[in-house]
Amino acid sequence: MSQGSASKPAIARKSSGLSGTVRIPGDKSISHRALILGGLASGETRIFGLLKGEDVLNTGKVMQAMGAVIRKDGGAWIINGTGNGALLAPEVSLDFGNSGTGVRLTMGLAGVYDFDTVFTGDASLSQRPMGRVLDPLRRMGVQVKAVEGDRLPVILRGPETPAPIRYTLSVASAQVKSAVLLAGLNVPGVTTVIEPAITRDHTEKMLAGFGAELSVKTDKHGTRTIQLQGRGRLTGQIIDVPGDPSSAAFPLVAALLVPGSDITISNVLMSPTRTGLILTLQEMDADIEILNRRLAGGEDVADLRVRHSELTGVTVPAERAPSMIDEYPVLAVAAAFAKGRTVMNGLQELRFKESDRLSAIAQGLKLNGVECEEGQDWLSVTGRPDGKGFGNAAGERVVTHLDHRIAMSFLVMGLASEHPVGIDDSSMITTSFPQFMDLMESLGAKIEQA
Ligand SMILES: O=C(O)C1=C[C@@H](OP(=O)(O)O)[C@@H](O)[C@H](O)C1
Ligand SMILES: C=C(OP(=O)(O)O)C(=O)O
Repeated sequence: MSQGSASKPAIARKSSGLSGTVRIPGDKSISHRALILGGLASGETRIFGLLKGEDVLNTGKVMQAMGAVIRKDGGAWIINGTGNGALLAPEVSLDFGNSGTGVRLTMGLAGVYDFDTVFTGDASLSQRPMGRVLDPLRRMGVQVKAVEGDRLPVILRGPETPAPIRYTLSVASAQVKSAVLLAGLNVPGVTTVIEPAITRDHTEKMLAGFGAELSVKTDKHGTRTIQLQGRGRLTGQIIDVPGDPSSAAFPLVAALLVPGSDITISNVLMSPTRTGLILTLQEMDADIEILNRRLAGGEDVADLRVRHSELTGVTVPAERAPSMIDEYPVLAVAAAFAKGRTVMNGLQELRFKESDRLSAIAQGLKLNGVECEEGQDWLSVTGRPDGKGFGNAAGERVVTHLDHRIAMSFLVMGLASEHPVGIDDSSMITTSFPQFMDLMESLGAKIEQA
């Protein structure tokens, strides 16, 4: 999102029985990595099913600015990469818009090169902490110029010979893990990342797929040690991007909440590092049938048949957070319609997303009549299955703070609430799920720009 684009308020109204089959657009995490690794590898990479969200398109532009040649051929994106170690110094500053993944992964990738790179982003991204990536880069010898508190804009310049590091993650973050590994591609010797608890593993899998020399060992406590041999050759690949489970979450929860619904969501990525929401909803008695489990592009995918369900509140353990980190806003909406209380633990990372999601969720729920309590790193929601009194009859709107997941979650809430639920802005939904409005409408959801 550019900072100056106009807001688009939107309203969702009580809907009846959602039905139909929808195909979810490509996974955002895998799409970023496909463009980054394809842009770096020698030879041609063909990507099918790439997400055309703004976050991902910005990553594509950035890779072009560093020498990758990218074109479209029908449904495929074809990339001719620079070859590992051969990125060009960008002549412009790199604008990542709203995307934490894009900026943090590219800081690792390009930051270790012996040239200046300038990283910028929109108002939301400029508030987010970058120290978590800048600290390991500093240890590799990278010079960092950043504003107070390691926020954007940031300028990086790598040393002539960066030093390999052994780095233990202090936050459970796939972005930090990936930044260090991508930096390691241009560092002589072995870069080691130690991950106390597994986060999404797309970078490791895809690096191996592109031919990097990489090993992953997991000990009996679940601690993972990832070792990457630097300065190896990467070779272009064919990549099939599966559907994004974090986007599937919205029609999925909508179908659970709207009485009479029965929908099928096809081609959803089912990596165990991403399915915490499905597991939690099943514990809440959600009727989610997992059909046609298959392998596509080296990942587990499936179709999900989802029917309206009477949900029951649960306690969600802190350890599950990495496997559903982006899904808490919509889980909180599901919890609002469950019988009893739902408690979500281990939510400290929600404060560092496109908005402080923990507080944005609590404020949005309260504005729409839901009883909830926000702790430092937990949220408790007391549900009311019939949605009576939910919504905002006075027309007050949820403040979305440039956060797509807050926007989509509260629109889902409106579909099952007695009164409409409005949001102040829906324009940033295009960062991750440009088809959201059309797809929801095709299922029978009443959502309008207003
Ligand atoms: O690596 C990735 O593709 C992502 C990692 C997660 O962030 P953190 O690494 O900050 O948890 C997630 O929230 C983000 O949407 C995508
Ligand atoms: C947190 C998210 O993305 P990012 O960190 O890439 O901005 C998200 O998509 O919910």
